[in-house]
Amino acid sequence: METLKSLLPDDLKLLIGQSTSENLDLTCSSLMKSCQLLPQFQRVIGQLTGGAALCRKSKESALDWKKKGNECFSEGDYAKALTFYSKALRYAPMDMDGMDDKLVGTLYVNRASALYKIGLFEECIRDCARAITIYPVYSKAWYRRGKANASLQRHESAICDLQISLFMEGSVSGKNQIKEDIQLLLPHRSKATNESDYTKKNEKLHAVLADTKLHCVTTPDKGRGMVSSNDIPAASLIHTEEPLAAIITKSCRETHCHFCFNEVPTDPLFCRSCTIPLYCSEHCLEQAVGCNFVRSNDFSNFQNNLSVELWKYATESISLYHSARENGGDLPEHTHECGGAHWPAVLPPDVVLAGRVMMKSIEKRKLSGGLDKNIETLDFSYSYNKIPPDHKLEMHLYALVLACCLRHYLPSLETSISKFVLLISQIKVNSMAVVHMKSSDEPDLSKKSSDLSAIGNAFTSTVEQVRVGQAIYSRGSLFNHSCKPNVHAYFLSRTLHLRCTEHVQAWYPLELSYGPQIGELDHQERQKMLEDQYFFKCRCIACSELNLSDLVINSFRCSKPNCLGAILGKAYEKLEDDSWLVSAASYCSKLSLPVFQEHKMNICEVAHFLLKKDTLQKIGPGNCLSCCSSLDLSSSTSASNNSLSDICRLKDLILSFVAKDSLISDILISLGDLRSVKHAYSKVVAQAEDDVAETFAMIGQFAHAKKHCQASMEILEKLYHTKHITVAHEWIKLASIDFSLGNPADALRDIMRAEEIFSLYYGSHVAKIFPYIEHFKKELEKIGFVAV
Ligand SMILES: C[S@@+](CC[C@H](N)C(=O)[O-])C[C@H]1O[C@@H](n2cnc3c(N)ncnc32)[C@H](O)[C@@H]1O
Repeated sequence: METLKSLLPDDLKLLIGQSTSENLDLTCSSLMKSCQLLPQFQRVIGQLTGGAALCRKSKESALDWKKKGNECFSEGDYAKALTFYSKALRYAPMDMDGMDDKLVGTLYVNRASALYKIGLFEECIRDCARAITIYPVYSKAWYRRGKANASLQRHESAICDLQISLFMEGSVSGKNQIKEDIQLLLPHRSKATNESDYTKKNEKLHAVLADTKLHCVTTPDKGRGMVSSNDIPAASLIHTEEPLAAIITKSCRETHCHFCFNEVPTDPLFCRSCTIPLYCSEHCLEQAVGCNFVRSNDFSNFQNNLSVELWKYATESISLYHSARENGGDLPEHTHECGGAHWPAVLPPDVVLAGRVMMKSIEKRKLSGGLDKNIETLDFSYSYNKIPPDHKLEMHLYALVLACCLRHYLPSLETSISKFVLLISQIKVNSMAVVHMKSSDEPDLSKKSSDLSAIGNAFTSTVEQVRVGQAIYSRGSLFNHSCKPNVHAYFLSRTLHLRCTEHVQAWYPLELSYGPQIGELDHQERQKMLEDQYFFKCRCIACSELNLSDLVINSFRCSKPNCLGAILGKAYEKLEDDSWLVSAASYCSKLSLPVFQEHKMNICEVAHFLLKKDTLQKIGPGNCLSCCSSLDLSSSTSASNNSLSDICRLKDLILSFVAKDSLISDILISLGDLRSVKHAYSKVVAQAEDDVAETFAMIGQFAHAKKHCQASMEILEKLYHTKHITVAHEWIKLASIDFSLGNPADALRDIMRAEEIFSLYYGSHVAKIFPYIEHFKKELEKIGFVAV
């Protein structure tokens, strides 16, 4: 893209940089004229639409991987064989008009055999069923499935599979082997229960939506926004939604399903036209790729050879897979991207999403019988005019590339390039990052403090946030941002869930956080982040007033003995507004600073006191908001930085070597140094306390760990609020420390506090998202401590 940009004439670049949403038609047609003359532009389009065939299937590669898989299988390296067979399946052409169904069927059966050897019987059964669906007369597929069913004690199914396999087997020795296997199973036949459950139904999570009447209203300063016409109790689920389009994050491409974003199992499925995306199930494959690969083959010839029951069983085996696909319902979102270079690898996510949204609109219009192929702009807000000039140029170029590529796929597409530009800008400000919670392995609490790695594990990472994708939601994108949100957004697979974290009165704005929040960043940092990423100046309730968290989060402490005043850093130099200083003073009084305690003044009096004393000029960066004494900001900043890096270094040393007493006393000295320059409620002190607590927990000094964990929690409760999710994570850490200290009653109280807070954010999904909590409670139950 940089090359293309550099080849454009400067006056055109200037024109595009200054464009507004009103004159896009002009800038787009000028760009088109320029680009059509550039061979480099034609090359990009060629690569994306198939000319270079970068991700095309290859029978030769498939056969190579199959050979490698076979070698590993015969050497007994089944795990490696499994990987190679998957690679072969990835490259194998699955063109149903060709002769490759036998190859694909064989690959599924080979992979099923490796899965069988590893003991993954369900996965083995799934692969056999795939082979049977593609190539129903394949004896080995029925045979392998029979063996896996037998291993799972599903004797009735196993016998049926083996009997069908017997009819299809050509060799005498093969037939004898199958007969022997059937004989062995017959005595177990009567015990068979719960048959033919090999097609697991998609697990539907019961997410009970609160009886909420959501409305989209016009707000005075944020465009449209969402409200409810009735009061909403805390923890209520108010909205769930499937995305209009979604795309997987680059780092998850090889590990997660490209449709639902869950981790792929050991038997992934692949796109039938290209070698890039992988899917976790037939359902996801169908949703993404859309075509049906079921073949009838000459299976019906066998009807006369099979008993009525067996024939019914065999046809049901296949029809179950038919219906799994037919019930998909949604429109395929990847099909148009196959053929050349993989679009998501070459184009930015916003652009790929724009293509998917566009194709979906076209498909929907076709299905509803619409004749007009010119797609209207979607109903999302956009901030095109506020976008920096360089971004506008990029958006133009990508819009042109996307339009040309889609026209290659759909020559009748008439949508103008300017609509593509607007769509990309809409996606930029309306799409959401899809984040999944990944739970680490459960720590074995039964080992108690003797197993420090387990406790350390509990302390550090019970859950980790993984950004798995980016998606756009029609209704979800109508929720505005607040730095103090009352709605929490989370995702199960790719389904958006919105839940109120507090009681919200009817018609009060329902707002979630787009990223920055009070307690995480100060007012200025939040404003900057939102302007850079979403091109708007935040006007949320939390940004319209100065609050305690914003004052102390990055502040220094007053050097005067006994003064608890906050001293703002250099970043605040720009703020010279009187009203800001008055509220700053008011917050100092909320901090119960000594000078105001003595005078017993209320907030207004504090402000007047400061004004009367003509101290306003002295209150600002570098001066204590309580007693006005000044501080050398440069030396305090470097002292704070030094202490922080010392704490980091010492923590690493203590954890990598045998913990030396001197190192432990050094880390405590550094923490003390940090506390002597930074305000007691500043974020870095909370982080440092947490680091020191973790260090002590890892070396088994749990009493010290507890003290520092509590110190960290005390600060976080001030910066956020007592029921914030960040505080819940601290309660989890405290629970594991209390457990290690031999205080199960305290541990139970801690874990219940954590659960209570998490429930506000995740409701009934807490157990699914934080399995650790259930596990912890069960461990406590075993020793007689039960949650009431
Ligand atoms: C995802 S949309 C939200 C719905 C939007 N208000 C609408 O009318 O479609 C994001 C846009 O809403 C506006 N917005 C959202 N939260 C805001 C806030 N806290 N302050 C100011 N504008 C906000 C900005 O224009 C932003 O680009």
